[in-house]
Amino acid sequence: MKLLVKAPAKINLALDVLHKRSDGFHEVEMIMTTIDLADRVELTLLNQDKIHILSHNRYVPDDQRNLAYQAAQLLKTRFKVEKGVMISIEKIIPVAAGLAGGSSDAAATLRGLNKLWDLGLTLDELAELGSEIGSDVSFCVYGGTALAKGRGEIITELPAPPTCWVILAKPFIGVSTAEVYRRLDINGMNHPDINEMIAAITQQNYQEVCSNLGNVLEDVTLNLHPEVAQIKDQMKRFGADAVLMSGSGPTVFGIVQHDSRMHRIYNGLRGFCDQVFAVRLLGERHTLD
Ligand SMILES: C[C@@](CO)(OP(=O)(O)O)[C@H](O)COP(=O)(O)OP(=O)(O)OC[C@H]1O[C@@H](n2ccc(N)nc2=O)[C@H](O)[C@@H]1O
Ligand SMILES: Nc1ncnc2c1ncn2[C@@H]1O[C@H](COP(=O)(O)OP(=O)(O)O)[C@@H](O)[C@H]1O
Repeated sequence: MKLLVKAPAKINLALDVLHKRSDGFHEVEMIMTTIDLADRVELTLLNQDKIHILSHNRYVPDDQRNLAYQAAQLLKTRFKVEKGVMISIEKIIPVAAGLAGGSSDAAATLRGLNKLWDLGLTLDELAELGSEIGSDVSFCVYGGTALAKGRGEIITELPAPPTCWVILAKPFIGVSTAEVYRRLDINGMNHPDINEMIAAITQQNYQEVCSNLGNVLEDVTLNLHPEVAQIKDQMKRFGADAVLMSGSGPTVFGIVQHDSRMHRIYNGLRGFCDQVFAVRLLGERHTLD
């Protein structure tokens, strides 16, 4: 038996950090939304009690360090599953890019194995398990659009933002999330207004979504990698309505509503960046079918 599960990337429309916690993590408030750029996770049922992983990508570990492997291992031990699985990941989402590719592969594995191993868990239960793997995994279990609090694992569903194109541009560098949080100056931040962003989304006000994009991690990564600022400037020059770095970066996204502008930005940035994509937002949450 085989199952193909889509694992979409996320962008952070707003990312605020409130303070550093005693456990070393940061208390965050983020507005996250999934986009139509996805890895494909293929799960094949094995009768031996084993987890095999194939990643076909030299930047993605093909052993127990892979977050999808960790998701399978977690379900296996927690629910004493005696069956096994072969996990094959077709990697489309850029790695270490601020797009939660690894977290989404883990979340897709949780959703898929719930079915393949017949575990009967709810999305809420899968999301809670996901938080043991990484801070972004709970959001990725649900997908759609949400407010994420705590260290990222407390999820409140939001409506889909107004329809738009998202152009993603990743420079030729990868960024360590831990290092970006470590370098954050808690007292020197320009906080985005999370409530204004929630209101803009709820009222389907595209202009206000554009005005309220904000990410406190952006300055940290911009200081480390000036090419991220250059990409932001270019996107604006080619006509993006608003531009922001996603998560800890280094991927920059720009949003537009008109097809012609999307083409202009996409064509303008290709060749200048490592990878460029033009995609739609994914409005809907995942369901357990
Ligand atoms: C910044 C964000 C924004 O969505 O995403 P990415 O840029 O990684 O995609 C997330 O907060 C990242 O989530 P995720 O990548 O799952 O983080 P984890 O694996 O749990 O943690 C990696 C490291 O980041 C730091 N970390 C993470 C989350 C958090 N709320 N506070 C932190 O300080 C910790 O140092 C931790 O060791
Ligand atoms: N399935 C996976 N896909 C991508 N990276 C993975 C995966 N499993 C583990 N990793 C590790 O996690 C790191 C960050 O991965 P990723 O999720 O792509 O970035 P980000 O945290 O910036 O969103 C990678 O450098 C890689 O070593």
